[in-house]
Amino acid sequence: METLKLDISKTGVAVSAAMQAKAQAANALLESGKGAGSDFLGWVHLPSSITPDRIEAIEKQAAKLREKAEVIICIGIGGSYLGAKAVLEAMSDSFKFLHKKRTEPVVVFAGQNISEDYTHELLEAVKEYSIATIVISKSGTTTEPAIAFRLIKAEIEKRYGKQEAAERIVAITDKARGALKTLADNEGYPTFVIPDDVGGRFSVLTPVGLLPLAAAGVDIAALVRGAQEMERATADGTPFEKNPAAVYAAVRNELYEGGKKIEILGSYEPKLQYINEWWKQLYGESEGKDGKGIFPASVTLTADLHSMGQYIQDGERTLFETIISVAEPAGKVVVEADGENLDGLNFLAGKRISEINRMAELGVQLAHVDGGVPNIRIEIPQIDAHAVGSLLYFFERACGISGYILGVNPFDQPGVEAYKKNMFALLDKPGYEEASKAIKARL
Ligand SMILES: O=P(O)(O)OC[C@H]1O[C@](O)(CO)[C@@H](O)[C@@H]1O
Repeated sequence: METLKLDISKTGVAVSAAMQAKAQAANALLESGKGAGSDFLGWVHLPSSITPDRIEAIEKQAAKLREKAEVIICIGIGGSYLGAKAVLEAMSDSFKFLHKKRTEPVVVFAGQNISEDYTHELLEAVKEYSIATIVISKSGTTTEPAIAFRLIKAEIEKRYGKQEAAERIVAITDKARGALKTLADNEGYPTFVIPDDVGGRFSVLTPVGLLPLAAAGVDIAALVRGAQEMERATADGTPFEKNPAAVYAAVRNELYEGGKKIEILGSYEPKLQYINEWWKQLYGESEGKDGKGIFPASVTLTADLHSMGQYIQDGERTLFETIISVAEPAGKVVVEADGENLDGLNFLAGKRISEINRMAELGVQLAHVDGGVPNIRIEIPQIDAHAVGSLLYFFERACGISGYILGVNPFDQPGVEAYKKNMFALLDKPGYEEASKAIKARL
C-alpha cells in the first residue's frame, strides 16, 4: 500500500540532473556513513531494527503506567517532546476532553517551557488524579525538563512514597551519561535508552516517542510498520524519481537556490498542527547553520488563510509551501439543505465537509501558485498510525538528504548553546562567574 504521494508539478521548477545527482549522492552518504555528523546516523535504519520484542517491552511498561495512573506527565523538550506530542495530537479526537467516558489515561506534557503559570496550573490540575511520569532527556542535563522533573518527582514521592515512586517514574535517557541517568540509577527507576547515534530530533521512533504514545493507547506497532515501509521506499539505490525523500529534498534545494528562503508547511487538518512543530525542529536545527538554510514556518488551514493568507498571497516572494493533504477523513459530515437558505449556502447542500475542504485546498494552491508561491503537495491516505509513521520517516530521510545537499552537518546544533550560556550566567550558575558579571553589565 502506498502511504505517501508527492506532487511537485506545481513548484515551477525542474530538478536538474546535477541536483538529482547531489540528492542521490547525499542519500548514499546516509547509508555509507561517510558524510558529516556520521556519528548520528542511527535513525537511518532504526525502523527496520525495531523488533517485536522491543515493541512488546515498551508496551509492557506502558501498560504498567496505564494501570497506575489516570494522568501521565511526559517531561521533555525539543526532540524529547515534539515527536510524541505531534503523533498523539494527530491520533487523538480533537474533543477528547469533552468525552465523559475515558478509556485511556490522559497524557500531558511538561518541561517544554519554564512558565510558572503553566507549571502551577499543571500541579493544581493533577491533584485530583493518580499520576505517573515519563521523564525524557538525552543529555540528562537540559534545564527546562530538569526543573519540571524536580517538581513532579517531589509531588509523586509526597503522595506515594519513594518506593512506589519507582513504580510511577520511568526515565528515558543516555545509556551512561548525564544527571538523569545517575538519578534514575540511584532511585531504581525503570530506564529506556536513547541510542548514542540518534539525535533528539530524530528520536521519535525510539522509546522517546514510543513509550508516551503506547501509554496513550496509540498503536505503536503500526507506527513503526509505516516507518519501516518508508525506510525501504527511500533506501540508497532507489531510482531518484521513485524516492519521494530524494525528490522532496532536491526540489526544496532548487527552490532555495532560486531565492525561496522560507518553507511554510501547512495542512487542512488541525490535528496535524504539531506535526508542523516537530518538522520545524527537524529542519530548523538540521539546516539552519553556517549562515544558510531554509527557514521552516508553518500554518494550519483554512484558519491561517484569514491571518497569514494576505502575506502568503502578496508579500515578499521568498516563500514556498508544502501541504500535507489527507485523502480520506475518518468521520462523515454532510451539509444539509435549508428551506429558507438565509445564509445562501444551499449550493453546498449534499456535499461532505471534506469535499469543501478539498476545494479550498485546490483553490488556495492555484491562487498561491499564481501569486508566485511554489507548491509541494504530500498526500497521505488517512490520518492513522501507519500513515503517520511513514510520514515521519519520509521527513527524516529527506532532511538528511537535504542537509547534505546544502553542504551542512545536518546532525549537530551548536547554535542552541548561546542562549543557555546567557541564561546560566544570569542565574549565577556555579562556573559562570565571569560571564555573569559581563552579561549583567549589558542589561
Ligand atoms: O533530550 P535533551 O538532551 O534534554 O535535549 C532536548 C533538546 O535540546 C536540544 O539539545 C537543544 O538544546 C535539542 O537538540 C534537543 O532535542
